[in-house]
Amino acid sequence: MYRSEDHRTFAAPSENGMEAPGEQSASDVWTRVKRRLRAELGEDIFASWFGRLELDSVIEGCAYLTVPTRFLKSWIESHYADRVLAVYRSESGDVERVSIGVRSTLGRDPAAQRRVSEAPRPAPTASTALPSASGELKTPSLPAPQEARGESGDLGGAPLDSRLTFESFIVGRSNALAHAAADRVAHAQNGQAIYNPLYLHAGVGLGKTHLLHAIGHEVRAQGRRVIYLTADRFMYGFVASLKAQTSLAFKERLRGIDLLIIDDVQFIQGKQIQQEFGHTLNALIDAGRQIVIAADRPPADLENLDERVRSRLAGGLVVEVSALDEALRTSILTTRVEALKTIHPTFEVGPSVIAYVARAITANGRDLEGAVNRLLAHATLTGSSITLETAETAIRDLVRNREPKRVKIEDIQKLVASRYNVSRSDILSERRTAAVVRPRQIAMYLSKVLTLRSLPEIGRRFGGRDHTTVLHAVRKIEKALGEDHALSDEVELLKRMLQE
Ligand SMILES: Nc1ncnc2c1ncn2[C@@H]1O[C@H](COP(=O)(O)OP(=O)(O)OP(=O)(O)O)[C@@H](O)[C@H]1O
Repeated sequence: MYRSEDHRTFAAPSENGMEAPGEQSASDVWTRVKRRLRAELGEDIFASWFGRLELDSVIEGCAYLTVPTRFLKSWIESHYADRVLAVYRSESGDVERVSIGVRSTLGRDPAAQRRVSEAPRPAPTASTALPSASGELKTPSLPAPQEARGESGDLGGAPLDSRLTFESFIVGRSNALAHAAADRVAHAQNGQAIYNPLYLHAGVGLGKTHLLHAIGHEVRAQGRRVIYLTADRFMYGFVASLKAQTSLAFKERLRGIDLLIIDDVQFIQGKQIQQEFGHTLNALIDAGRQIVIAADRPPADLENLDERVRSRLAGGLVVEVSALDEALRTSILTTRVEALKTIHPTFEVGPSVIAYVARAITANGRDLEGAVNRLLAHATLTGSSITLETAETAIRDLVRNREPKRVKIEDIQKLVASRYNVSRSDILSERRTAAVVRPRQIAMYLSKVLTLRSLPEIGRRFGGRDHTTVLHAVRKIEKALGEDHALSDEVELLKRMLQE
């Protein structure tokens, strides 16, 4: 299939460490890169995958690009990383690496984003108070330039966000165990490793990252050495150490630390990197160093990772943070409103509005934060107090966004066509070459599982085919999914893309 597991290597084997070009020329280069990508890949593919890719900055030979969602990031990284880097390098001799991060809505200024980790929580102003539809409010994983010179920079460590502490973490039924485990690890006697590794997993926005940062702050405050890495940074650090041909392996260099925290471990990909990850885990655990890991799924479901690594990850304490219950959502909202009141004394949100928001927004902590920001924006922009009606209007899009998206057959056909480099009319045509048959069957299968359309209706929408043809396609793909992991991953990604 079109997978390229081992292509997370964004660094080119170049020696060029030249300074970044100026703002103007960096954006000129970026315009040319996009133009070439569009010409090479075609309008459909470009629009599907690169339309929302933006240049953030070029620093010390690395082009930092951003996309609005994690999914898009992981898709581009796993399918197009080499292509993007090659095009970039052909347009600019100054760029030797490409890094893709998830965009924050805290502001586009990367310097401002980096400062978030040092500055107290910024008061949401009208411009910062309106998160994106996804509610994404996190800082992207872009390295701070000053880090590149420090010890953690050598290892690619990411800064800790000063807002994410134990004090600001609210404990409730769904996260009590995770909180207790995090607290024990952070306050371990003589820094002795316990529950090694501590593995936290949860769905989006339920506070994993918050707990990881809280542990990091606490342990650092005790004067111990902490490295916080996202999966991206782990991979980047590894690639960089390979590139620099340092005599010491990455794991050896990490040995000097007391606590290693790795976030979003589900994104670790590539055989060599996985192996290094496994070696790193073994080396650190054997040396009695504490490891804390977070992921969006339990260790057994990390299909990308080798069985031995999965079992090592599961060998400490595995704790799930479940969906935030209503009482917890209410506390998070109340606390957040109280915090904002210290900056905006006139900001009043009554208990009935809090209760309404806590019931309406059930998905995750990020959306709760987004909801409070919207209420504040509403209050400050209109100067009126928050009633149930205004609250309903202010958070409408957050509530609506959570309803499952209705997927259209036409969109399925377009996406599948662009993914497999055929045209939509090929999919609808009578052509029976393998290059068209498989994508057509996948598109039919997706139409069956993602829409409520009947088999005859799907047949009609696929160039007037009979319902038995659709049934045959659905069965065939179902069978193939059970046997072919690569296909199953591919189809899963297509599903997520369509539903995003
Ligand atoms: N119990 C909590 N108390 C206070 N804030 C919380 C709590 N749970 C989540 N949040 C807030 O919700 C937002 C999302 O949390 P966080 O980034 O930690 O989620 P996550 O589980 O790492 O999600 P993702 O997998 O998407 O990164 C953050 O602003 C966080 O501070």
